[in-house]
Amino acid sequence: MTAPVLEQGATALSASGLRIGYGGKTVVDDISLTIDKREIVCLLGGSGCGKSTLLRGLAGLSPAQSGNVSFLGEPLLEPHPRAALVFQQPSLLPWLNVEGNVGFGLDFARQPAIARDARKQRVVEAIEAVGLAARAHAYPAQLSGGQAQRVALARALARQPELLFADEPFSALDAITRAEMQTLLVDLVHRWHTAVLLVTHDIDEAILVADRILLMAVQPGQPGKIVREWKVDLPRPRHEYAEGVAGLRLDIIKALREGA
Ligand SMILES: Nc1ncnc2c1ncn2[C@@H]1O[C@H](COP(=O)(O)OP(=O)(O)OP(=O)(O)O)[C@@H](O)[C@H]1O
Repeated sequence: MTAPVLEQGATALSASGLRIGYGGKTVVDDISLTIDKREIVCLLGGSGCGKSTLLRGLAGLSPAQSGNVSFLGEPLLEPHPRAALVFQQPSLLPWLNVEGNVGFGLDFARQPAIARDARKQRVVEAIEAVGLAARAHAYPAQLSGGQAQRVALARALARQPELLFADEPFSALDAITRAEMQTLLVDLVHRWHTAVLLVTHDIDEAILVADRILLMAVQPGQPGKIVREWKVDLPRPRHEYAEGVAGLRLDIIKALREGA
């Protein structure tokens, strides 16, 4: 594994005065935030408040109407090779097996050049890390939904990203698989020294995974905004009935009801 670019505590991503929308319409506004290296930040909010729009803007997939995003100290205007994305749908290529899908993307022109042996090693390491070594030669049609999402996670991690953008990656999975994947995600990003921006509308997911929770809300006719923030200092591994979880859940529900 190559050494991470930043020291712990350094800022991986920052945004200030960000406004993003489609056509003439503004969907999110007045967004200023930072994500530290190795930090897991959850963007939590109800349906339609603009979470995915904000994630896309922060990842360089949607242009900002105003404001700016900085990644690894440089202005971000397009997707960065040291950032990776995972979505709700794993979007695997059906004609490639697990190894092929995990390696896919390492050879893109904008990716750092990588020697053949190192490439092979990264793919093998990432597949082992998500627990799929025995299925390395299986094709997507032969995988369960949870296994397919593990492949998508391995594909992202093989790029050794400084920051992983994850847009509701587990929301299509059953509750048991989702819980397994939440634990796996935290374990992997801690081992890979990767920061995460996780979009979710699941309060418990945010509490179980996050170092920090940013709550988004939208008022009728207004763009979505970040309205509250919680630093989550609960010990890990976390579970639903751990001390402090119920209190934080209630606090978040109250803030959601009040719109702030
Ligand atoms: N490509 C697009 N073109 C025009 N409007 C869009 C586009 N994508 C999203 N929107 C609008 O932006 C608003 C916010 O959508 P967005 O998907 O960002 O919200 P969200 O909080 O992620 O919702 P959900 O949790 O349901 O996925 C919605 O009103 C949506 O209709």
